[in-house]
Amino acid sequence: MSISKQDAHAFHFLIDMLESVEIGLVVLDLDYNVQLWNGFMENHSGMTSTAVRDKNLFSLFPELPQAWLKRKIDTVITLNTRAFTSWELRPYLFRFGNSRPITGTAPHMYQNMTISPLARPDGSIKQVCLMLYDVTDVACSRLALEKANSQLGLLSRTDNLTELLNRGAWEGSLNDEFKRYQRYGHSVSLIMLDIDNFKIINDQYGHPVGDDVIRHLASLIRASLRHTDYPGRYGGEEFGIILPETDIEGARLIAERLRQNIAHAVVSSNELIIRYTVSLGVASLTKETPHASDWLRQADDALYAAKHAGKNQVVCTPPFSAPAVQD
Ligand SMILES: Nc1nc2c(ncn2[C@@H]2O[C@H](COP(=O)(O)OP(=O)(O)OP(=O)(O)O)[C@@H](O)[C@H]2O)c(=O)[nH]1
Repeated sequence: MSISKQDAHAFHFLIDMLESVEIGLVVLDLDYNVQLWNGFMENHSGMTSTAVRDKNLFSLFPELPQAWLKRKIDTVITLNTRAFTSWELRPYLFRFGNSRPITGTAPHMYQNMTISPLARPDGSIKQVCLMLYDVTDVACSRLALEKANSQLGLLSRTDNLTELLNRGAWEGSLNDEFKRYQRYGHSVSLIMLDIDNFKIINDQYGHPVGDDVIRHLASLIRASLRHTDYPGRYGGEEFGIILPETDIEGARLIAERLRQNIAHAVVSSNELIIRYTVSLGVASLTKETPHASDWLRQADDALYAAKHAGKNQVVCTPPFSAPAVQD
């Protein structure tokens, strides 16, 4: 069979394109030996096509996911159909460096891959072609978007001043815990606390110092709790703490310990040393509480009872008759 000059030209173009196309092309035989390795693969792997020709792909790249890739290739051959894998499932097949100028900070090239069966004129499949697409730009923008969305989600749930849950997010947790109690009946308690005479602190020292006191209280609350508890800033100088798996006695102990820690703490702000106290109301959830808002009201009522009784103290509902703790 003779090849015309025209055919020879077309063939030359094809080879040229194969070498310069921005897609990785690898042809493997049925024993996974490399039959073709284009310019893209040479550039990114640092291995020339002569060096890899007829060599087993898995000997050349022992880090490849051998069992997975063999299974994929074998399915392509058996079913005579294409297979596709996305960077979202497997970020890359070959660990190539990232050469993109804009997304140059990505640790590696993200790749999509298609495996195609290569049929002979008689229809038999004796080779497959792996086509690797560099999708680093797409992957990086998607990952950046997901990160920004999750940061936005977090921000929308966080109180600016204290970095605790904001009121909306905290009330969401309160409703969730209420529903959990209705379903499983495990003990759960709520503490509402409020800084005593905070208006005086603000008026005497100014708003920024008041803010420092609020921040101080938030970090003290955070440090005193288990990470399964939910502290939140309910309003100005009022905070709420949901304590899952905690009965009224446990909650009273936690509230009392918090009260004492706060009463003994000092805040240094603007070259001032400030002491402050808090009043706390504690309410444990009972079967008689019809709604999460009633639970909140009970804790709030207890808080105001503590304020009424002289501040810097804990009041529980239902009342818990433990001996008063001395400072
Ligand atoms: N610095 C600062 N002050 C706040 C903030 N939110 C609310 N406040 C102030 O907190 C004060 C609350 O005053 P009151 O409700 O009278 O309460 P209180 O002075 O603590 O009195 P008791 O609760 O009865 O002990 C007001 O002066 C508010 O302006 C805030 O984010 N930062």
